[in-house]
Amino acid sequence: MTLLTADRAAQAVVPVQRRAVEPAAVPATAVGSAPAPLLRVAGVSLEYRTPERVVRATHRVDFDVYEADRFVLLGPSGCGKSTLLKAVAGFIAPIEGEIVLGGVPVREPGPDRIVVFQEFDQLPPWKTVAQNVVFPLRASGVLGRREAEARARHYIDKVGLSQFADSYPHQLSGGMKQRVAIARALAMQPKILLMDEPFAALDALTRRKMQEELLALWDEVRFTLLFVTHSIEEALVVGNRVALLSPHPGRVRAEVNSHDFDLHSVGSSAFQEAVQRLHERLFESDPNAAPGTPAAPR
Ligand SMILES: Nc1ncnc2c1ncn2[C@@H]1O[C@H](COP(=O)(O)OP(=O)(O)OP(=O)(O)O)[C@@H](O)[C@H]1O
Repeated sequence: MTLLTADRAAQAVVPVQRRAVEPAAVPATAVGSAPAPLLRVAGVSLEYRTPERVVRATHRVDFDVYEADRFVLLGPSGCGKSTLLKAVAGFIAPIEGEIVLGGVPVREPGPDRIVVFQEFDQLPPWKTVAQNVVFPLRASGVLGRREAEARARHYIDKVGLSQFADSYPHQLSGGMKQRVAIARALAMQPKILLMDEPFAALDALTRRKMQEELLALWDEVRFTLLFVTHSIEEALVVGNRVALLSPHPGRVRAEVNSHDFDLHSVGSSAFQEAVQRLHERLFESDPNAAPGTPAAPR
């Protein structure tokens, strides 16, 4: 990958109001053509209702994800990133707007959307690595036993865990458990892989290695990824497109084209300049914010 120059990095941050006339974020498959988005999130507001109060998590969020995109939702804690991911997964229904995947409105969870979470305990501890990967393939009726085992072996190999196929989760490190979760998700061959801060609980070195491995996997498999993080650096490295969300309730402030960055870019001045710009863009005060809406990280 080539590096963005400082000028290009500067141009990459485009206010969302101008997106219609000046699209900045280039989808992985959209260069030179205009395919239909795989995932369309249009005017989506999400709320939590309890007997005491209503919490609006996101307000009229719009973004499109194209096939083979690595699309990142970036924003401060509490801006509604996880809630958006849950809505795409079908666990929460929008109170306005719609979410459409492959031309079909999302109304409930389905095997075409698999979520990888941050927590290391997402694997049933009584199943081996291989059984963990096979289980959803069998339970959802996607494949018969032999085919499921063969596909599980294939993806366990892809994440470098063939030697550990018969190990149990408690015998694995945090990074290895996340690899199993990724293998299990990819084995389902979902239309879109949803990742909610999957590396946030790992130490810095392991986190970096996992980012590298995820990009290598993407190079090989070309899956479509919707990835949530509050780390600007991680967003620029993992994503080819990044949506910046405002503080609570989340709205899309801008989209950024980040496809020229990877882990080798991290020390470069263009990368650091892009980080600085995103930081300013994320935390500048929002002219559209409701009175009293915080404009700084909590
Ligand atoms: N189950 C719930 N009931 C009520 N409010 C909730 C619930 N889950 C989240 N919220 C609220 O919705 C808003 C968005 O939360 P969400 O977890 O989506 O944010 P986030 O951007 O993912 O934050 P973080 O980066 O800290 O995980 C927050 O104000 C949060 O307090």
